[in-house]
Amino acid sequence: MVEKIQRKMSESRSARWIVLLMVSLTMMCGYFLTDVLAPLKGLLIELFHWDNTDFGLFNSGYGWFNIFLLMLIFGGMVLDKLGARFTGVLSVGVMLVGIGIKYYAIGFMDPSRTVDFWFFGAQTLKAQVLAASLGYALFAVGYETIGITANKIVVRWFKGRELAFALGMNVAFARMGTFLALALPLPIAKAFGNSVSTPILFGMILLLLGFLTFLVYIVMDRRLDSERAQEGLADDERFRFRDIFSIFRIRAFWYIALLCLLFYAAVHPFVKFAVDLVVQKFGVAGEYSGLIPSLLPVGTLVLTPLFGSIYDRRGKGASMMIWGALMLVFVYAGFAIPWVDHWAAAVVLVIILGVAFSLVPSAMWPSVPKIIPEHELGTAYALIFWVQNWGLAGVPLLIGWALDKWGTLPP
Ligand SMILES: C[C@H](N)C(=O)N[C@@H](CCCCN)C(=O)O
Repeated sequence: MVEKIQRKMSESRSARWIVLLMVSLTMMCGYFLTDVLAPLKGLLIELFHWDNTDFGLFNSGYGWFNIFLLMLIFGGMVLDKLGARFTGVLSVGVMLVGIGIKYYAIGFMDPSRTVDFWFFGAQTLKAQVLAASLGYALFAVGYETIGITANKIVVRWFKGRELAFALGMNVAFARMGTFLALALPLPIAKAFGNSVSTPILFGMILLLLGFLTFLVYIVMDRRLDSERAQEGLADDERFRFRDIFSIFRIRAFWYIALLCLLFYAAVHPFVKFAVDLVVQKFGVAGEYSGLIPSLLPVGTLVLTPLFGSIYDRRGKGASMMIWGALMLVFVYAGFAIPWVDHWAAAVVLVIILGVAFSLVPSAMWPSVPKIIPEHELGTAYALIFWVQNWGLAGVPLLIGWALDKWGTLPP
């Protein structure tokens, strides 16, 4: 097999699947770290006296730099200008620094210390919450950028072949990261005497391993480049800043961006508050509360590549996205109706949510290279992620506020 990889990168099936595996593992570690604190909310409340607003503020930190400093869009441009290898290494570096700050805040800062500052009026915040949120904000820049980098890498290696299936597999790795983030942190924290910071440290070590797998990709991608150069196939179209305006002019691009905003704003924040929901509304006991939400990523692990491969063979991406969006409306209606409160209803709703959460991404991500040329793809994915990040940042803040105002948890 190694011989085959060495002979012809561009035509080797094993080479492109190894690339997919290596890059997806790096990205998976980022996904683990993104949600690592979600199951530890109870401990944060118990040990550090965080309230729902603190938790919501921390989660909204995810979008601060990506949205307001436009870091995500710059990330896409760097990707198109300087390439996936450089951008990937940079992303992992940024994630490590960000998560290091968060680790310090949670592990070493005095939870009772507060800071006063001015932001649209005088504000007082817990210093620990603020530092953890800033670390998370920085981490999110690297994490989002590795997401678009992975997409561009998969398109480069799989275009004209089983692209939607490969992107579906890549998303499946992301979901595996989310699943591990829901399942592992609480047992790890408990095994280390209720230490909230140990799961974060565990994630950092995982990310270092993810960096090593990215290095394997770099070696293979360099070889593909030199092979293409020898064959006179080097990419000669270069990204220019004004290309961003040609992306803006594509109407289908805006439809995808809008769906991405609304769909992900409904699903991703759910993961962060889902444990709370099944405890509060569906009366599931504390230690089992992580199980029902963890069905979501598990189902999508199988379904996203499956739907991707259907899309490769049959097309009909737009219909898949519409069906996914309709299912989402049904699921949230179920979550909202007060008398739907049996744990079995929660299981069924989460399973339907899993189908929706597979249908939409499996069609959405491979649809982008159909409307955008490859040398603008990093920027296009970045713009879609940027629009989406408004929802990812705003909705948790809204949920935290609503829970503190009308929820049943003690503040
Ligand atoms: C959260 C992130 N902006 C995002 O939208 N992620 C997608 C795509 C994952 C694949 C990235 N190569 C997701 O479905 O979670």
